[in-house]
Amino acid sequence: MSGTEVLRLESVRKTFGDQVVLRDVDLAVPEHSVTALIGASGSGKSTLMRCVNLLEGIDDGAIFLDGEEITDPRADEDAVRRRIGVVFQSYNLFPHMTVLENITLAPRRVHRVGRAEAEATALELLDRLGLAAKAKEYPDRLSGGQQQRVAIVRALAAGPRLLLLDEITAALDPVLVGEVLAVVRDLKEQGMTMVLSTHEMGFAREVADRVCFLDGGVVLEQGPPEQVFGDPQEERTRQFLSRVVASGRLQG
Ligand SMILES: Nc1ncnc2c1ncn2[C@@H]1O[C@H](COP(=O)(O)OP(=O)(O)OP(=O)(O)O)[C@@H](O)[C@H]1O
Repeated sequence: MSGTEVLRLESVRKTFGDQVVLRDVDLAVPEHSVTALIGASGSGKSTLMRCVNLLEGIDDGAIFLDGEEITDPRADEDAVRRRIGVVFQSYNLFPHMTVLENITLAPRRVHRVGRAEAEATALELLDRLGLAAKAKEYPDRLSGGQQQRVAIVRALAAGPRLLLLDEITAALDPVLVGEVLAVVRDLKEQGMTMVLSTHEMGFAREVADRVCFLDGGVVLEQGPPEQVFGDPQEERTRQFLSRVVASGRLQG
């Protein structure tokens, strides 16, 4: 891991009406690292990622990408979004477009990349993720795992600096989860900087360099996985992890 920091959150506060959803959140994400956000449903994991991608505005604090404040009202939102790839639980592929058209849509329409270049990039990424043969298929001909991998390719197509993965295996059959997780492992090996949220603790433990436990919008505990999972310092973390063990999701 190098010393360069890709993402930094400083005292981020986010409210929806009267509800404080993120409270004084500080987070630093070094280049080439993987940060896993864990925590109960409603603890604020998705909201944190939506704030980073500027899908939600924050009420207080600041978010920096490569040292530049992206929550500054003068920041160029389109340029910021191009540097941040996002994959959600639902793949959101357009059913009337082929895999290749889905992937090249944003590069061509939003980022004004020429068709040949956009397609060449998409095909190279599809090949890397073992999906080259699917380029001309429509999404409904693909399994859920394959569709999610296409969504990952789409997020990579603009050459992002940071990848946000919001519960990307949650909608998948357990047998398909493995192929998506394998892609994340490969991306990690290639040095992609990632922030992911997951309920699969086994996966977080395996892939993350840093685990961040959110509790009611507060980062209650963060550290290397062996520490957070093996020797949690906070009672609330221990309680959460024992509930996860009881539900059988610790092994991922
Ligand atoms: N657009 C919104 N308007 C109002 N409240 C919202 C909105 N989005 C999220 N919330 C609330 O913010 C809180 C945090 O939600 P969030 O989706 O970030 O949690 P999460 O940790 O990602 O949960 P899960 O693990 O179920 O995905 C919840 O109480 C949720 O109801």
